[in-house]
Amino acid sequence: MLLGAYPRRRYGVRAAPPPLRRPWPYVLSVLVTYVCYCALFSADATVVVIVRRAPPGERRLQKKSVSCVLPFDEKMEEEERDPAAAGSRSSSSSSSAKFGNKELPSALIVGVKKGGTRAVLEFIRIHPDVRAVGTETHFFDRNHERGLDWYRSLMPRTLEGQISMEKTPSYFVTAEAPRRIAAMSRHTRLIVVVRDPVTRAISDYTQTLTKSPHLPSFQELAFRNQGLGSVDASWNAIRIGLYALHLERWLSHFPLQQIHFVSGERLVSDPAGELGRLQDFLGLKRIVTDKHFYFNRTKGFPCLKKPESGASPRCLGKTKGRTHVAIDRWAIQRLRDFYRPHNVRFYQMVGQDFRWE
Ligand SMILES: Nc1ncnc2c1ncn2[C@@H]1O[C@H](COP(=O)(O)OS(=O)(=O)O)[C@@H](OP(=O)(O)O)[C@H]1O
Repeated sequence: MLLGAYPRRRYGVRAAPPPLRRPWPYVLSVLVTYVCYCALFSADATVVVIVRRAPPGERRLQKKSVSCVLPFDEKMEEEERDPAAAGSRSSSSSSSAKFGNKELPSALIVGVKKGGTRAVLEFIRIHPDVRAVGTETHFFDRNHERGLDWYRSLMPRTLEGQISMEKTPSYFVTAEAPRRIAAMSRHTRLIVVVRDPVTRAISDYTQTLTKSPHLPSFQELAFRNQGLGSVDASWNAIRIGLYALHLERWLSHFPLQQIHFVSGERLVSDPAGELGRLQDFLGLKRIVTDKHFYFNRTKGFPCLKKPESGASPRCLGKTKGRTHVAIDRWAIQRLRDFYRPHNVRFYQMVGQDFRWE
């Protein structure tokens, strides 16, 4: 008998349903449906299925963990620079998502380092039509010789209409990356998260300092002649901020309309606005909106609200939004003067003023 098709009493009054003797098959089927939903549509959830097997008189709880990829934790940030871990993570996601195919990414977050690339990836991947690799694959810089099949194997499975993405911020400054990406597909949509190059350089230095505490001072590295001379644009932390210079290379392989620029500053002050524009660029329905964000005062950054699944609210880990090392005012002013003409050139190239002053 079908559930709910219980007999009617005389006078057409519906009788109360008989108590289910064995409710567990139904409970299980609901849970299995939920797990499948998670595997298909959410790369972000870990579902704990609690199955009660109930031989008479015995109550036993069985815990099964179905991982659909954990994105926002510290572990993931450690893995950011570990392509081997990238493989293991995405395969764990694909083993739970048995549906769809692994496709080469149709959109890439190519930069810039310390611009806010992790926030963009984590925010856009809550869109049901976006599936993302949580880790930095470094395919178009360090791992290119592994071939496109290897790269494809890292991708999550996607269904018709879904897009797959990855982010590796070093692509933006890698000379070969534009040509290699265009060779994969010249239709690839490119996303560049840009941030005031002076703040970006200090953020970059702050990160390096946490790994190498005996590093020379920022001033010593940023200026020649032991911190007294001209700006040293050969230092990576400075060079990355020469956005116009790097963009030129991309523009010889991709039209400007295929490159979307996210403002790292607005990403913090108005994440929903930036995500709205990004969804438009990707041809997605605007599903990620201000409903998804709240400003976490302790963190000092926007975080994702508690999802309906009941998981906790999610902020990026502690390596994102660090307190920067203090830099002398004169050094900052000299860097501002140095970057000004490069910034103006960049604004002209992209047709947007990011107001870095
Ligand atoms: N919502 C939210 N939460 C936390 N942090 C946020 C957020 N939005 C943007 N940012 C800024 O992102 C900066 C780190 O940039 P990336 O993720 O591109 O860094 S990395 O290149 O992947 O290491 C990070 O830089 P620092 O503040 O210097 O740590 C943040 O300023």
